[in-house]
Amino acid sequence: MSESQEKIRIGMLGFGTVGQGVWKHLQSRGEELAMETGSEFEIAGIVVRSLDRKRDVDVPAELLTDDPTALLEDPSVSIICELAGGTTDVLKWTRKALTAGKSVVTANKALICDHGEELMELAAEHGGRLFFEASVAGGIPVIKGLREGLVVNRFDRIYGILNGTSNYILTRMEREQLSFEPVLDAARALGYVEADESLDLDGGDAAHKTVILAWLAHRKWVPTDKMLIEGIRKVTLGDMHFARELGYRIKLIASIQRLGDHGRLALAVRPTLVPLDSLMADVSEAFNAVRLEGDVAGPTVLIGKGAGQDPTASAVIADLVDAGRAYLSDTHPRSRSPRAGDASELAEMEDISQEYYIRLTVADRSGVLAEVAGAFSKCGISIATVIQRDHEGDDTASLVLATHVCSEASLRAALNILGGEESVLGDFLVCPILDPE
Ligand SMILES: NC(=O)C1=CN([C@@H]2O[C@H](COP(=O)(O)OP(=O)(O)OC[C@H]3O[C@@H](n4cnc5c(N)ncnc54)[C@H](O)[C@@H]3O)[C@@H](O)[C@H]2O)C=CC1
Ligand SMILES: N[C@@H](CC=O)C(=O)O
Ligand code: NA
Repeated sequence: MSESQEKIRIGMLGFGTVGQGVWKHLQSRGEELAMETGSEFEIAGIVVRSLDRKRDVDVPAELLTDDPTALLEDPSVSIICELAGGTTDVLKWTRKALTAGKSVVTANKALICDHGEELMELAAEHGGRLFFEASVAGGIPVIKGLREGLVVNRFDRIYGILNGTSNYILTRMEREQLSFEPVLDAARALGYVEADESLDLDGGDAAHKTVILAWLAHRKWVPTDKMLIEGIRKVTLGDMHFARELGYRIKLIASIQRLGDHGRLALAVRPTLVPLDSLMADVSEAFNAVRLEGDVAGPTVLIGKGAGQDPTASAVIADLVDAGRAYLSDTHPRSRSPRAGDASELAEMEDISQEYYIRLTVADRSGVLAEVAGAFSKCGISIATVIQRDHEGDDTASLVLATHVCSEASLRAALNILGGEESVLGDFLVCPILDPE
């Protein structure tokens, strides 16, 4: 690399788990990355909330600032690397950077899900680029895979495990018979959990990622309020045992499928029973997996670490290299026109048909099973398996039903009837059952 070669200057916004990971690997692999990119990276400044906080990595104090404006307005900074999270300040900063013609690299799925359309237009208008590989499935290059390696394909179905925190919690609860809270604490300590942890636990984070994948595969921005979204909070150790008894494991599965003859799109995030002998069942801890069912390539499954400092930094740095190459050569593809065959219609969630697992808590007395079976039969749902387990110490029991294929609409109708029955107590869990691969 010649001494006179122009350096590529990066402004970093946010310096937490991922930001420090990016810094660490940019320092340790600087020379190799310069060879790959065509020039050296130089960090122009790092925006932090607190200038004096003790950090795990050593950074020259003069690089730290609490004012993003100077970096965003510095014409020598060509790439902004946004790793602060949230969508308030960060939206303003990203708009400003793109309007100034800079490229932005971000790991922020909420930002891309909620504002990707506008930000991509801004980038196209002003000549910058927007890169977001780390926003979906952490270190797995799924965005590059969809955009490049699988570009010729159309996808009838994409599904997978997209939230590392949930998968970590479900794995350790089942493997070690632990309760939810201590495992959540461990996930926090490992840097997996969002600043707003309800995003991880209630399915919102996986939903953001699902929307981004749906846009990449179908060029359609699906509002999250048109999705079915449920997180892992209601899954108990009891459900894990029942699932195993039926030959399944419970995973938080995000899915994008085309329904019916018109290929209308349905997006969902739900705790799901996956067959014990499937690849998904073996994806453990903070690993993610995405199965992309392409019509040309056939099914492709990508598995890798979906959360944590290093895997996420790996994806961010891959984007920095792409952004750097684009800056130096100005030949990187900018934006893409919609794919042929795009599904422009969204499906009604009630139209989804599949098998379901339902766990109810019921009064432990005669006739209850007949009442429950009656509600399902009234709604045209046929039951494949029933398990009843009495609870020790009180007059209640768990009643688990696995259905044959039925529509979400008929399932909801049956649950509605059951909701009005005195013998059905408290909360219940409903999980789709995934077909064998
Ligand atoms: N931690 C992970 O495994 C992954 C995180 N991400 C995404 O990466 C982004 C960063 O995540 P983490 O590093 O885990 O979060 P973090 O909470 O560890 O770090 C964010 C840092 O940004 C700083 N920050 C936030 N707002 C700021 C502001 N207005 N001014 C100055 N500093 C500000 C915070 O003080 C914090 O130090 C988020 O969008 C997250 O969703 C994506 C993939 C994986
Ligand atoms: N909180 C997220 C981090 C990566 O996106 C997760 O747990 O997957
Ligand atoms: Na990724």
